[in-house]
Amino acid sequence: MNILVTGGNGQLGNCLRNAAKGSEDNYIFTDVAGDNVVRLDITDADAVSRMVKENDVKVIVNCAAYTNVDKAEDDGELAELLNATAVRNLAEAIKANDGTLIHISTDYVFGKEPYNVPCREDQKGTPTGVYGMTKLHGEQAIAESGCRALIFRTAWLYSEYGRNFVKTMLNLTATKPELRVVFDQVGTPTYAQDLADAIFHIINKRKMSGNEGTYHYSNEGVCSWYDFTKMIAEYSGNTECNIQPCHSDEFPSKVIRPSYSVLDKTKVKEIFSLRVPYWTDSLKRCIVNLKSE
Ligand SMILES: NC(=O)C1=CN([C@@H]2O[C@H](COP(=O)(O)OP(=O)(O)OC[C@H]3O[C@@H](n4cnc5c(N)ncnc54)[C@H](OP(=O)(O)O)[C@@H]3O)[C@@H](O)[C@H]2O)C=CC1
Ligand SMILES: Cc1cn([C@H]2C[C@H](O)[C@@H](COP(=O)(O)OP(=O)(O)O[C@H]3O[C@@H](C)C(=O)[C@@H](O)[C@H]3O)O2)c(=O)[nH]c1=O
Repeated sequence: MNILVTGGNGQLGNCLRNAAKGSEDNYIFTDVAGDNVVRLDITDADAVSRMVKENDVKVIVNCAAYTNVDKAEDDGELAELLNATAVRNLAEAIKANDGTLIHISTDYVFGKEPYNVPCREDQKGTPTGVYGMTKLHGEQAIAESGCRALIFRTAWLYSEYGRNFVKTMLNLTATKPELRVVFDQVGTPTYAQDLADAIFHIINKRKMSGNEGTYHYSNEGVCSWYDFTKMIAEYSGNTECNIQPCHSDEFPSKVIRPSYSVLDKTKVKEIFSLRVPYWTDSLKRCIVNLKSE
């Protein structure tokens, strides 16, 4: 089977490349630029449609997106183009070739209404910022297209690749005597390799058919960005930095982020028989890998 991966040079794209090593399927890794990928700009509807037809693609895994949450506040048009319009291109192209779209969305589709129980898949999206709103529009574009699709909402992704919170905090806790990190935004980190392994498992075992719909996938457990930072510092041995909790309004940012966006993973675990690692166990694995680079 031919499987097209978009955003192949991003965090999740790279982790999917690791997961798919040795697969009997033909994975085509694409991105808008960079080495080791076939060039594909997902905002170009004709190019997407040609790529799908000429390679008889039966599954698209869309790992491409506009992911700069702060910048999106001033760059709404481009965020909408990538996170919604381009998603429609992918949905229409895969529908025309009778395939399935696996799309990645975010916990930031939630948050305006303050919850204190983990968010379920059928809960109404109430984004607090432009990024979350454009990602919600992407989900809606898929529904409107009528293509076969599985949408995985995930949260707080980190990995050995690209820019992410773990790498930022490894650097800051090693170089700053003191750090203030918000403790009033609560969610769950996700090691991108765990999500990539889960997606690979679903494709490899051909579990897409009959299981179309929306799923939540993060690591297990709950923490604030402050707790996350404390564990990053502890596991990396950066014990000199004095890490203090602060409120969101003490950390300058244009965007209002969700105060609570923990995802309920009951559905994904039941349907696909997945075992989801606890967040600190995965964090330890990633830091070991980063330290051995
Ligand atoms: N990062 C996170 O914390 C979270 C991410 N998600 C979602 O998970 C998915 C994967 O995220 P992640 O791996 O972190 O994303 P990254 O930002 O690491 O990767 C996205 C990739 O998409 C590429 N891209 C940008 N524009 C285009 C385009 N026009 N055509 C094709 N590719 C393009 C980027 O290239 P370039 O770098 O050159 O722009 C980059 O390589 C996304 O859908 C994201 O919304 C969900 C929850 C949390
Ligand atoms: C660096 C730093 C950040 N923070 C805060 C800012 C913010 O509220 C929180 C997280 O910062 P970030 O900018 O890394 O987070 P952010 O880019 O908002 O991360 C989000 O990315 C998108 C793509 C998603 O889909 C989400 O699931 C989520 O992972 O930590 C501090 O309080 N102190 C600090 O020193």
